Amino acid sequence: MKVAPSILSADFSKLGDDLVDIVSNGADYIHIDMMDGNYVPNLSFGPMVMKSIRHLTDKTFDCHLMIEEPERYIKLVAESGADIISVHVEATKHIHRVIQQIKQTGTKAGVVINPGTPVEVIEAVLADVDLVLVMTVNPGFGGQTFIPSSLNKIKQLKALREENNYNYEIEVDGGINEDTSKKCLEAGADVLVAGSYIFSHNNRKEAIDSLRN
Ligand SMILES: O=C(CO)[C@H](O)[C@H](O)COP(=O)(O)O
Ligand SMILES: [Fe+2]
Repeated sequence: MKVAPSILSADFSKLGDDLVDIVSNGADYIHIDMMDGNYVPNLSFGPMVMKSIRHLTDKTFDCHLMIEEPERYIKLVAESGADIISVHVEATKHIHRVIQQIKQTGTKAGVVINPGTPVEVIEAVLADVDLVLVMTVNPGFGGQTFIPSSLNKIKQLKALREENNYNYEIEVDGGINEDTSKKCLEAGADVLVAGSYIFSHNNRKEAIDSLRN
């Protein structure tokens, strides 16, 4: 399994230092949350910020777009250094087209579902994606509490992957800590996103390792 620290919880006044720190302490992916203040009731940062830290590491930049009509920004996000671009199924009328668009940029494509969205909504695109991100909180903010009903969706996605020989990784995002990470791993998650849990620990290596174990 992989750990993807979310830099949403980093100290933005020293973002580069925090990035280098989590890389040296065992991060597999770097999770980058872009929020537009429209799809979610919060604003974070955009492609320019990601581009400015791209040279600091060659780790996978796992970009989570919380943006209405993400099709408007795929090219820019890809050109700014993303390795994986994930879009919310709820944020576009044309999920299949957006996934095609992401792949055309040479970037891996992910689809995201909110806690209130069932797996069935994305079944038709599961063959086309490299990653499925199951939100385990409602998107928009770090530091929220894990929603347990997400665990069944992880199991369902794992079973569908086995039945159909699909290739996606199953990623979980929101409220991940030492306790909830275990439940997600047992259910079948491959990638754990964690923001506040990792960045609030003085010993980041210990925090990342505790999610792995
Ligand atoms: O997508 C997100 C918020 O919408 C973040 O990736 C997520 O919330 C991480 O924060 P935490 O681990 O503190 O819950
Ligand atoms: Fe995220």
